Amino acid sequence: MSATAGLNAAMPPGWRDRFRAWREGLTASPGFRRWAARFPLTRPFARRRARALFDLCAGFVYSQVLLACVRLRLFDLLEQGPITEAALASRTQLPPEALERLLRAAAALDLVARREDGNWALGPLGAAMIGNPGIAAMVEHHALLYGDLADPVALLRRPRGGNALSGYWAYSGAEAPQALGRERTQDYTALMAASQPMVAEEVLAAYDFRRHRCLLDVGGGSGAFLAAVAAAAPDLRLMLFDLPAVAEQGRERFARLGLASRASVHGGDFTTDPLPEGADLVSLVRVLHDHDDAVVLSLLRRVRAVLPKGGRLLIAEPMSGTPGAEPAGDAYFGFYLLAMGRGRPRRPDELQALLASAGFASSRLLPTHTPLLTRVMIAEAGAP
Ligand SMILES: C[S@@+](CC[C@H](N)C(=O)[O-])C[C@H]1O[C@@H](n2cnc3c(N)ncnc32)[C@H](O)[C@@H]1O
Repeated sequence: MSATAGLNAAMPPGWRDRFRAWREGLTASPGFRRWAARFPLTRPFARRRARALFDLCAGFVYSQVLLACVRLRLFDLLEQGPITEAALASRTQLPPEALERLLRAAAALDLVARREDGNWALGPLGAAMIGNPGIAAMVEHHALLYGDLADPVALLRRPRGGNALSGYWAYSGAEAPQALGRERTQDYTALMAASQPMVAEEVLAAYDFRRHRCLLDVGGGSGAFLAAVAAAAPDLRLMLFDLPAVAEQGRERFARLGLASRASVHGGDFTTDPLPEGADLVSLVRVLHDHDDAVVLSLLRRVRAVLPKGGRLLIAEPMSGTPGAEPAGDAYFGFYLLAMGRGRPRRPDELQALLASAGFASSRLLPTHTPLLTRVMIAEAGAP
């Protein structure tokens, strides 16, 4: 916690706003900024603020440097071990000067690192992408969002939908999502399956699924989450519900993994079709934030209706207002879902209010290792 954040927390509520107004008033004054940048005690704060503002202005360039690295498979090349610049130039087919420029940019962003012998190696952030194809897949599909955000004011002004990202997430705004063919659902389903291991790892560390008999994963994609839970809870029966074209891919995954005898697969539209009964735990993983409140409330009511007494609902998704990850919720997901055309990131208390309206008896957050990636909430169905 920074010194000013600590001071903020210790103040009575009315004073907090007055203090902030006084502080931002000072910061807005060019004379004060010049003084603060020179005065030894305020210099570190002034520098940090200047850097934060610069990063905000330049963030889109950093993202495109990362995209270039991903498209050129730079991290895969460096994973084999340190490599000379000449070898990298031949593997990436970039002119040497352009490669040098990219490598220097990527090094400044901690994605790669130049070793003392002059060879290039993975940097700390590039190394974190290894073995995690979901991140590279996310970076690639951001090209659509990048296009949609080119004129952010126009995006805010025009009616929702009709963007590149809404076309990618074909169910968003579709009149009859259950009629979508595989050609419209397979790209997002592959992206979700590629990024699911990071989410499943967080959820499995937060909750013990072995206490349940049967898990129904609603909006469960091609079953990647259920497959991960199946490995951790060998006696658990599995039920998958998703749009027919997506659920079909789940059926194929379960057959491939030898899980067919433990799993049943149900294709349908969760806004209109009944959910299958029989599970004592239902999960909604990265589902609710894709939908507006009315759809979420009706879906939660349907889930509540199929749960027995003592049954539970597990919600896993990134949430708004996550301490230490505030920009991920309201800035990233807020604008991502705006471009997608439906949904919004919700604070835990907003989800809890919807759960209470849907008839759930109680709900609570479980701690996760990386709340930026996902938070986990458990709701108790209570008596039917
Ligand atoms: C963001 S994806 C999450 C997939 C999976 N739970 C995961 O975390 O990897 C949302 C899922 O909800 C499904 N979905 C969206 N609208 C639906 C609807 N009306 N009925 C059934 N499934 C739906 C999509 O097909 C997709 O698989």
